[in-house]
Amino acid sequence: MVQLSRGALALAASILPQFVNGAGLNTAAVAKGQLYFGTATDNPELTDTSYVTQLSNTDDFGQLTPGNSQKWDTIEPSQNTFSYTKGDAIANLAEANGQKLRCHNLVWHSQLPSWVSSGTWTNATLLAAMKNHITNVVTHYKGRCYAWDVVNEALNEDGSYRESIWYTTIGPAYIPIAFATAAAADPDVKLYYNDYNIEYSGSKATGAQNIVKLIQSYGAKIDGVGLQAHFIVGSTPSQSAQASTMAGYTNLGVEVAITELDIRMTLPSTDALLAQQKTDYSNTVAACLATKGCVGVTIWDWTDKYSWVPNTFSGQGAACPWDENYAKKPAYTGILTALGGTAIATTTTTTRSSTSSTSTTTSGSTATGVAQHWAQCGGSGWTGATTCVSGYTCTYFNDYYSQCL
Ligand SMILES: O[C@@H]1[C@@H](O)[C@H](O[C@@H]2CO[C@@H](O[C@@H]3CO[C@@H](O)[C@H](O)[C@H]3O)[C@H](O)[C@H]2O)OC[C@H]1O
Repeated sequence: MVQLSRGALALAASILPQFVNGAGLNTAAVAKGQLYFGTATDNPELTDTSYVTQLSNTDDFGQLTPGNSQKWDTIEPSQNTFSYTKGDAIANLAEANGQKLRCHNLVWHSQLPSWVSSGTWTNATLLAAMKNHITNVVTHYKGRCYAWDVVNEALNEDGSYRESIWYTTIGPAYIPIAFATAAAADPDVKLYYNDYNIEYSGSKATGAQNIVKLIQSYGAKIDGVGLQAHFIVGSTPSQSAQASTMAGYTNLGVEVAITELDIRMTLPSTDALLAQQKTDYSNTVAACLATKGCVGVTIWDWTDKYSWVPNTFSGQGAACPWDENYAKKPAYTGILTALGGTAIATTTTTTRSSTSSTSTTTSGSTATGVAQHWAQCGGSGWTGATTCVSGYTCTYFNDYYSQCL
């Protein structure tokens, strides 16, 4: 039998965590010093026992995010009436599994009940309603969330403020006030600004940096920036571009996290698209790993069966690391190897095309945003006003999303 010296054992111990044999995504991420690898989930899926078994597998998932059940329209559907049943179901599951909870979200322009979005407000009355909501919700979940996405998607593509009801009624101060209110209700929870298209440099990323500075200038607490990372296969920013953008935030003294990662494709999927998706997932996870202050990665559900993508982006899908039959795709191996884990056999099953929603297109002329990524057509909801850079068309998906394609 070979005897290892104490020095050799110490060397082996220092090397071993770099390469995690047989580990899942969360185990590998934690071995690399991250806090978690996690996934979003939603209440309707929790009746599927096979789904819940994998969702609860802490080798792969050390963190859950409720995809819908903590949004304003679910929690406060009428003024001052709070309903926590759905949010609690996911919080309880995470707790029972020993998984962290990212709480999502407090102030957003979308998924608002009509009493908010169509109410008649003054600065004072809307501020009071916003503070009441934040205080109630954050107090209810006090001590249970790792982080709250306090303000979601406050920016237009050019880095200016989105003309949401919050901005048009209260002005930019709604942002620091929201953060200060959340901090008062739970001083220990991490408070995040969360947005999309802030994963690569440009006006919108600069806008997100300015939001961090704005909150700090008010003397309010902000702990992190959430990079949603709803990407497209083959158009995902490079690892170095993502890492350098993340550093732009961490240099301001906040942490970052990838909060809603999925990488969609035009269906049907092919072996070539799945191979590119593997590379894109790998680069994104590697960027987080390479960034001091990037605490973890959350995918926006783990299986194509329950992904939001086909319902939102007509003709697109196959965005998750597991397919509709819960088989691991090449993307899974891409993530795992980026995290230092051992490659495993995966499926390359292609995904049927989706016809779940209709899309209409409109062309524009004055450009904002990055062509291959999302653009907001008309800001808060569709107005048909937006425009894309030459060669791209503004495509309407639904009242929440539109994109230059
Ligand atoms: O009919 C609605 C349905 O459209 C809604 O879909 C959800 C929309 O939000 C999705 O999450 C967001 C995706 O990207 C970022 O913009 C946000 O930060 C996320 O919150 C969610 O996954 C979809 O299920 O769900 C409710 C239905 O009534």
